[in-house]
Amino acid sequence: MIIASNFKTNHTRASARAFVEALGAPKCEVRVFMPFTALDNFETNCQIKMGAQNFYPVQSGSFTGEIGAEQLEEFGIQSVLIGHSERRHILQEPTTLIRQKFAFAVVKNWEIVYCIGEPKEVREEGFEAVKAYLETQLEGIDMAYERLIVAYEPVWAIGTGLSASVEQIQETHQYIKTRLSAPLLYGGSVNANNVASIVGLKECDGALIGSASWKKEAFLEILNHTTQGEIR
Ligand SMILES: O=C[C@H](O)COP(=O)(O)O
Repeated sequence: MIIASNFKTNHTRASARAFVEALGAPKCEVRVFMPFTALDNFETNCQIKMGAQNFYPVQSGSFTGEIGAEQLEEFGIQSVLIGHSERRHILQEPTTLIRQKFAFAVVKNWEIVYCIGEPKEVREEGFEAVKAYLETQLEGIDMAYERLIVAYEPVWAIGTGLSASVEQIQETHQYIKTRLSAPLLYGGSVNANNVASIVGLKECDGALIGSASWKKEAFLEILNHTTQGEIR
């Protein structure tokens, strides 16, 4: 079971440190994707890994405003988010760059949390359209990469307070599981009230959580509701 917090554009260096220190020894695997400015050499329980929300696929170089492998490696960062919908849709990150990032992270042997998910208009077209859309996001991706984790995050459920139903998550996860054997997370308005029913699904290996995870007390409550407690 993997429970991940994506801080997005939240937290300072001080509040991020307080958050990490509050985690203690969780019963499941935890990832914290924090802003670059809050990265540090944290001493944590081995089940807790710090991750990067983004990177530019170079070791170092002349890419003003970007962060490369050299900067992440200084903090021992080995888990990266790729393909998050906010980068695909708000930052207009092109598919070619997403694939380059993926290939680069594979060469670095980093853990990859690769995000896929359909927008509302595609969901409204029906499940065949959802499957076809997800296929386009899996194209060019090495689904056999051994350090791959996939996060299914329907765009319409992100930050809206309206999670996909367990039936929708189950149906979609069942389909994705026919395409890959990597651990599969769900993301999109997960909170302390719904996390147990979502991660309790047979096809769900954990959750990638945004807004409901930003306060340390709230994240600890989510971890408490994640009763399976097995460690992958
Ligand atoms: O990375 C996390 C997802 O974007 C979910 O965000 P959310 O929990 O605020 O809906």
